[in-house]
Amino acid sequence: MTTIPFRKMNGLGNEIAVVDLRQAKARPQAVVGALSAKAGLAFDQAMVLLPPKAQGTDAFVEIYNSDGSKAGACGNGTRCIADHVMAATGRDSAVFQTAGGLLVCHRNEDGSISVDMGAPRFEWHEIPLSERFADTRFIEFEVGPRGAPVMHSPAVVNVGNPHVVFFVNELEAIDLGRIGPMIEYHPMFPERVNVGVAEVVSPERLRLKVWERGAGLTKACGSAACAAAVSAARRRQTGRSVHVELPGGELHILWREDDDHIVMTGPVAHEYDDEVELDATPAGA
Ligand SMILES: N[C@@H](CCC[C@H](N)C(=O)O)C(=O)O
Repeated sequence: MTTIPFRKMNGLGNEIAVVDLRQAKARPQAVVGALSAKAGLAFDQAMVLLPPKAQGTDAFVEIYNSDGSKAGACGNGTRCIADHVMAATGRDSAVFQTAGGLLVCHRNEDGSISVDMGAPRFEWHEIPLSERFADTRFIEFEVGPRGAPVMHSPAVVNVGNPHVVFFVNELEAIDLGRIGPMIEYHPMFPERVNVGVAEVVSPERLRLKVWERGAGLTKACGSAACAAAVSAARRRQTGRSVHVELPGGELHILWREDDDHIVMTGPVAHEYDDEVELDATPAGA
């Protein structure tokens, strides 16, 4: 039996389990399985820190959804692991490597954490979509009865993970818990998709709710906030600096002009530390 400590955190109510395997030898999948089986623990994503593979980075990170699938990015989870590493090192910055690239994080004077989420990708095959679209600001896709679609012409973008964003006039009118899973598994999205529904409040403010691939309805999703902000700016509905209101709270998203990178800023909360028991054979044994 191996005991693995974990830290339960959240970013705006997006439930995050942080597992630091930089010293402990265990298979990430086995730990995520044990977290899923643990009574009383509900998480949207598990962020697994592994020994760094590149100089100047604090860890190599794998991200798992609650259904066990892997994700390429998790904005709220990245702020949580940044807080975890900064608390241990006493620094006010942290750098992580994922399969998708580097995530550079720093703590601001007000305690919030900013993450450079990298540059968005817009080509249809980069999302990926199963059909070619030249203009991914508005794709031909609708949800609801023919002739009277509930939502249509969404934007799509990859911000380390795939997102579709529908813009609507009235957020409350959309039952995302009902239509989210149909869109997540629609054949248009061969790797499934995170589904955002956004309402533009002003050129500096969006409201957003999210059905997450592999996790369902969540109180917040950092990468979806980035996806919605970039999509709204591309459609000329907002500027490049916006506040995004989610059911769990607010994020600030800046899509920088000079290097095209997206910077997400928001809070984190540390809830408690606990551990899980593994029967599995340690990695490398
Ligand atoms: N909650 C996350 C996004 C998590 C990954 C997503 N469900 C996926 O499968 O791509 C965030 O804050 O970005």
